[in-house]
Amino acid sequence: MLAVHFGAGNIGRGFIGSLLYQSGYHTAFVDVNQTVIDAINQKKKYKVVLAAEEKAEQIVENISGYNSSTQREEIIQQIAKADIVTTAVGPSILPMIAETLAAGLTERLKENKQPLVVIACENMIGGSSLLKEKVAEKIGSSDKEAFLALISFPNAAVDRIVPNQTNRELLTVSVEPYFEWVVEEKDIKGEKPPVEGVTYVPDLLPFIERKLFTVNTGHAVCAYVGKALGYDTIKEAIDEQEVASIVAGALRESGKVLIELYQFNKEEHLAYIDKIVTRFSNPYISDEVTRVGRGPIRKLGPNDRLIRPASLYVELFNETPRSLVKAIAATLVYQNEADEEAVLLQQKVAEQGYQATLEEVSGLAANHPLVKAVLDQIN
Ligand SMILES: NC(=O)C1=CN([C@@H]2O[C@H](COP(=O)(O)OP(=O)(O)OC[C@H]3O[C@@H](n4cnc5c(N)ncnc54)[C@H](O)[C@@H]3O)[C@@H](O)[C@H]2O)C=CC1
Ligand SMILES: O=P(O)(O)OC[C@H]1O[C@](O)(CO)[C@@H](O)[C@@H]1O
Repeated sequence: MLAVHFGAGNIGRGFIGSLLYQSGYHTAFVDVNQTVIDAINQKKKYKVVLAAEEKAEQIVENISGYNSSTQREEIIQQIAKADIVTTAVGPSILPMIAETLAAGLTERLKENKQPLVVIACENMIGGSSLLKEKVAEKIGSSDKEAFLALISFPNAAVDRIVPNQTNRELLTVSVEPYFEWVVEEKDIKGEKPPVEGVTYVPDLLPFIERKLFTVNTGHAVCAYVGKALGYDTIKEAIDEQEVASIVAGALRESGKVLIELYQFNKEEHLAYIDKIVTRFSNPYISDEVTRVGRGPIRKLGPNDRLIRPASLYVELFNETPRSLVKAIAATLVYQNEADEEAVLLQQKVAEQGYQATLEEVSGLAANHPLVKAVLDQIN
């Protein structure tokens, strides 16, 4: 079986690649990083190390690498015969891989009438749907019918903390032991891909929102509040009482929203929160607040981990969520010269002030109670 996977980075190698190998796939990694592609083709294997006391290791083999900028034709041929396509490139990159993916699918549809599943494994709601929309724009009208009949793009939620890597061996990835990969089954055409470790569910929304508004909300709160208080890593930040209590408060708030929306069992959800917070303080992982806080404009988006739970809280309970407000304020003042979005955010703040910037990036109306609450917090 052949898997084509876009994005041979942390989650690509450390999570998706690992499960694909375990399930018997050959994985053709596609990336723009030539050094990583060369290493994949030279070594033909890499190590995944579990960040836990016993440091168990898995060797991932049966891999090859292609450069998405220079090897378009080869990638098209791989897609034409693939049994699954996956991505872990980041939400903003999905539109950029759509052209090559569309060309590969067009080539495939000439001869290959087997259904194909394409799964975007990104931290966002509707990642595969977005990819489908971008790919569909590039499929010619004569192929549209076959494209719609044979190629499915089920949405997915992926959860495993894979920090930036500092190993001597370039391809080695250190990952937390915990993982969850949930895929929505309802629109899959043909067989569900036999990937070990994937949980298929009829409706993804409760799973992705539970994950995004717990793991990613908690992580983001820890990163931005931690940075504001001078901490460099997530562990240092969560070990500090002030940060821990804002994270706990924010997760109680997003939890209240999730319980109300999806009727989750309260005790089970509180246990889920505790488990997530324990993952943040894994002593075998050093995860920088700047990695977890990367892309603050995206993270202040209307459907992302801070604004959506906060605005739902206002909508459902007619109250402002105090801890989420603190975290949004910390995000709005977040500075990191090495992060393009952080630089752009502060440029906007300098040019138009906090209120207009918050309204622009979050989509909140000027009279939304969150806007005033965040500005009061900053002041
Ligand atoms: N690291 C983590 O713990 C988790 C990350 N995710 C999600 O996975 C996605 C990837 O995140 P990471 O692996 O952490 O980032 P990363 O930066 O380590 O990996 C992204 C990879 O995509 C490659 N890339 C960029 N442009 C490309 C293009 N045009 N074609 C092909 N490859 C391209 C980069 O060179 C890089 O190797 C993101 O959406 C993230 O939210 C989800 C769950 C966990
Ligand atoms: O990958 P993003 O969306 O930039 O956000 C970083 C977050 O994603 C993860 O990398 C994985 O869920 C978390 O470690 C962190 O909360």
